Amino acid sequence: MTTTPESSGAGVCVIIPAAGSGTRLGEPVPKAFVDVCGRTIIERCVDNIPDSLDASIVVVVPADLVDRARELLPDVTIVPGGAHRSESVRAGIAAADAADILLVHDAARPLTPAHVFTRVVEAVASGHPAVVPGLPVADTLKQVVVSDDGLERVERTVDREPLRAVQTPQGFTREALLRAHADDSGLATDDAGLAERCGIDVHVVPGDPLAMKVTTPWDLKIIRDVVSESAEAGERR
Ligand SMILES: Nc1ccn([C@@H]2O[C@H](COP(=O)(O)OP(=O)(O)OP(=O)(O)O)[C@@H](O)[C@H]2O)c(=O)n1
Ligand SMILES: C[C@](O)(CO)[C@H](O)COP(=O)(O)O
Repeated sequence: MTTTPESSGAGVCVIIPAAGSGTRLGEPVPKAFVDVCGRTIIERCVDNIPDSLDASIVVVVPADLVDRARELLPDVTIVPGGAHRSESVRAGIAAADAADILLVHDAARPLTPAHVFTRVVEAVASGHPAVVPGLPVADTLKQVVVSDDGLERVERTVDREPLRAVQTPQGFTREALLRAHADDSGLATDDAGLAERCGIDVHVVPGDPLAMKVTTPWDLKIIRDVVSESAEAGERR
């Protein structure tokens, strides 16, 4: 774990869904167990949770990798996940302690800087029930439909100004995350999406490019380059 001067004062538990298979990455092992310059993605992800949060940590992994994960991460709680991300998060919630603030963080964002964690925790601790890190969108966005000839046809250009690409960790009061996941069949691409459906206000704090998600081989190359360049410069990532 890394050290920062900030501390929220509230009990924090970080739940890390890491039970995906990494189909789009196409590596021979599930994504969280892929090596990045000598350490697995899940080890790097746990290492980058700031010590100052004094957080308990629950990592959710594929059922057949529970023993391997316990070898890699002897100090954290490891539980088996489900078929969808939201189900894995619910397995993590069931194993979490009684912390006041719950963060849900993708294993697939292993280089997330400490300041993103502390921003999210501070915003929840200051009274917001659900907080996500997000970045403005850089590309021009087009809404498309598939036309008769099989090509995508642009219907309109979407105003990108109010849009945010959201990252993790996503932070919640305990009550808000339990409410968001109260429906055992609820599925969404992120936890804030489930909270929104319950009418819970979700706020956005600035994210960071280093919190990028490893989804494709290109993302893995970028992460490996960042880690090896940081090592050459004597920085820790
Ligand atoms: N059943 C699942 C699916 C996903 N995840 C986790 O949710 C995060 C975000 O998912 P994603 O990046 O899409 O990972 P995968 O589902 O593994 O990727 P893919 O869709 O390419 O298979 C990852 O840390 C992943 O391990 C999970 O815990 N359980
Ligand atoms: C939770 C998330 O990382 C926020 O950007 C993202 O929604 C995960 O999506 P995926 O389709 O499961 O990769």
